[in-house]
Amino acid sequence: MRHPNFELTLEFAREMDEKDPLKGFRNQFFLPKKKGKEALYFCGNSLGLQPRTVTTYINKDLKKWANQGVEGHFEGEVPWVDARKPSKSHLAALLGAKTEEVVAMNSLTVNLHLLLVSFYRPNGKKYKILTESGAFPSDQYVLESQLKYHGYDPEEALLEVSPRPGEHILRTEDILQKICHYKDDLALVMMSGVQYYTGQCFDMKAISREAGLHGIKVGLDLAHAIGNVPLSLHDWGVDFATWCSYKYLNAGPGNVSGVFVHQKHGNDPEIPRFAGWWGYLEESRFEMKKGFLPMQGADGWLLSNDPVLGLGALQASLDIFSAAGLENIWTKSELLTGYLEFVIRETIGSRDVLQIITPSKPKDRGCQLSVLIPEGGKEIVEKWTENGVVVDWRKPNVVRLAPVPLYNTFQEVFAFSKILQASLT
Ligand SMILES: Cc1ncc(COP(=O)(O)O)c(C=O)c1O
Ligand SMILES: Nc1c(O)cccc1C(=O)C[C@H](N)C(=O)O
Repeated sequence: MRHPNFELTLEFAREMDEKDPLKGFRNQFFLPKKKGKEALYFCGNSLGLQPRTVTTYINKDLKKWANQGVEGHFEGEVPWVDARKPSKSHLAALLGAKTEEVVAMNSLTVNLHLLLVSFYRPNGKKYKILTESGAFPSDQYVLESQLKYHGYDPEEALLEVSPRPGEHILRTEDILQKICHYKDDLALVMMSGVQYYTGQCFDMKAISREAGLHGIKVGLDLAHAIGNVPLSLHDWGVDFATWCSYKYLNAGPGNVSGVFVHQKHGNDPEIPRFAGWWGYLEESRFEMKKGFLPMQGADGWLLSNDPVLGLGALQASLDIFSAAGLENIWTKSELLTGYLEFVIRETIGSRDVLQIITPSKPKDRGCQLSVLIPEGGKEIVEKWTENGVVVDWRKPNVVRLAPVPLYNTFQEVFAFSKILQASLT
């Protein structure tokens, strides 16, 4: 699609939907209703919608379980011992990784801890961790507890990069400067890919490069980035990453996370790790021998056997991503989010009521826009909710809206403009 001059009219929104190469994909999802009407669901940043095919994918394994019992582990089109394997190439494409660098497993916070066991290796004076201020609480607790576990005081050992006074987003130059300034103290830089509160997409390439120059490990929490923005983890030299599958990956509440371990580490059996039988060399896993020998690549970090039913739901969604094509998704995302930004700005006009804090440049964001609501302004958002808009509120004062390219439309964004307009009068 050509980048158009946006117009705040229904005709324009209709035309954009008509030209949208992804227009057929909306019907592949269940669309939630509010008060009997299709909701304006702008909350894929928190929980992605359910692909209609999920039950078919899960039912295959439920049937197999019913008919074959334990033999399902080794029989059938995809024996359960291999259940994670079909997702690998899809996840690798989304992450810009090699297939052996990724594996679906566990949940996000658990994976963060496991990866820090391997990659947070304080050494003498180099023991500090740098992160963004206001990181998602689970990440803060992980870093805090890991530091304490190693005998450090988080107050002293956990450094944060903050926005400049009066600003909301981080400047890349400030992140790089801080890494360089503390190069002799830092063991790890641990950041989000896309920040959950502001929607800012960090310059992961520049951060990895700067940290790499000083021998500092880099880890990423990609909860809000995977399936939302293009990623090139391998080429950027990111050491490790983890994500969740229930936001833009539409795999369902609490479903399986995954890890990326860069090839430069994946084949090093000496890297310390908390091991389990599923990470053991699969050819001889069932010989039940003493002495852990890891599989090559990210699979060597597996602990437990694969969550088959959850992986079925994940695969249903990954197949939709493949059919849609990542380039189409990124192109539409930029247009649709740009349209939402335009619609909000046009509707607000010169009124000093709401402020979009997410960066305006497409390269600095995905499809989430975070809108700062002034004190007492929560009523505005309540009016949206009463009128069928699904968004989420994050304390202290931000509402997040995410028009997701796979299932949201330009006409929905236009419909939101009417609700926004009414909420401001
Ligand atoms: C950025 C980020 N990190 C971590 C988490 C925690 O994920 P989980 O509960 O799956 O461990 C979430 C979401 O809940 C998140 O958005
Ligand atoms: N998993 C959630 C839940 O059970 C209740 C409320 C929120 C969540 C979330 O996943 C939140 C999400 N990570 C966020 O960015 O806010």
